Amino acid sequence: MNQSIKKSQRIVVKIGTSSLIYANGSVNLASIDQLAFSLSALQKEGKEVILVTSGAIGVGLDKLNLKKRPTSIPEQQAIAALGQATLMNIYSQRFSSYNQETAQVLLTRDIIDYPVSRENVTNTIEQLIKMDIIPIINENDTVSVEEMDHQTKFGDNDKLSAIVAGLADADLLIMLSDIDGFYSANPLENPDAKLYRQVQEINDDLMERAGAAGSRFGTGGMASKLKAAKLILENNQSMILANGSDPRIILDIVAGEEIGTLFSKVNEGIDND
Ligand SMILES: Nc1ncnc2c1ncn2[C@@H]1O[C@H](COP(=O)(O)OP(=O)(O)O)[C@@H](O)[C@H]1O
Ligand SMILES: N[C@@H](CCC(=O)OP(=O)(O)O)C(=O)O
Repeated sequence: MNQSIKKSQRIVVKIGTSSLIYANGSVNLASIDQLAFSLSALQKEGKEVILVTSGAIGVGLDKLNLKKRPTSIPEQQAIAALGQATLMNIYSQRFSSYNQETAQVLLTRDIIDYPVSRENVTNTIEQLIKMDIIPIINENDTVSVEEMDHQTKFGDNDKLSAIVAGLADADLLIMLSDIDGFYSANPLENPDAKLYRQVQEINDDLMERAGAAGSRFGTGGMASKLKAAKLILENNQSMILANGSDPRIILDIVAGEEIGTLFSKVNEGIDND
């Protein structure tokens, strides 16, 4: 039982495209419903919840019946703009069925570079939390193209979620992916890979163990999750990387069950063997 995780009051949850879209390209409505149920339940319990979601492009592709991302940035942006509206519509409906209000917050990397922008975002998020509304955050893909430009690999949603956890001073970032946690090697290529239960420091050896994305929808792969974890550790915060195939896992994590990989400087006495 992880007592310090159990005490987390403010929780950021990041859900990746691979948990929101089936391998066949359709939107995974069951997953979105389970996510809405879990986050609404936590909010009703008195926790403060922020959701960072990917999936705008995935949902847009599904709407247009396209099987893969177009290569041009304007096409990707148009698909993200289409998909983001539909994604929010689905979230809004599912959360409403649990009597939970949500709000859309779209961010650009201005929040890193400009303190005034950062403060505006913080004020909005704090106010939404005070009003018992769950902020649902994504990158503003119309304005910022970095995350879709695979050359630079800057600004993906893993990093965004760590930045949001920092600016909201969250106690915990729960990062949901299509894998049970961080392994000694990519399990898709190495069946003998071992799951790390706790990581206290991100070093070069660990970075080398992080490979590319597993699904055709994911963008950052494990390396971008480790970079996000690095940011979290630098801020003395905690992150849990876990499998989002059933987002109700969030409730077990917050109940203190030892699930996935915990990134925390504090030695929680979790055995890696
Ligand atoms: N060392 C590793 N441990 C776990 N997964 C890894 C590792 N190296 C590469 N991966 C791959 O990273 C994938 C998760 O990243 P990604 O596809 O970008 O997910 P998401 O869409 O959730 O952001 C896993 O499915 C796995 O195939
Ligand atoms: N802003 C983009 C995020 C892109 C993406 O695929 O991210 P992720 O699934 O977290 O690797 C979107 O909503 O489609």
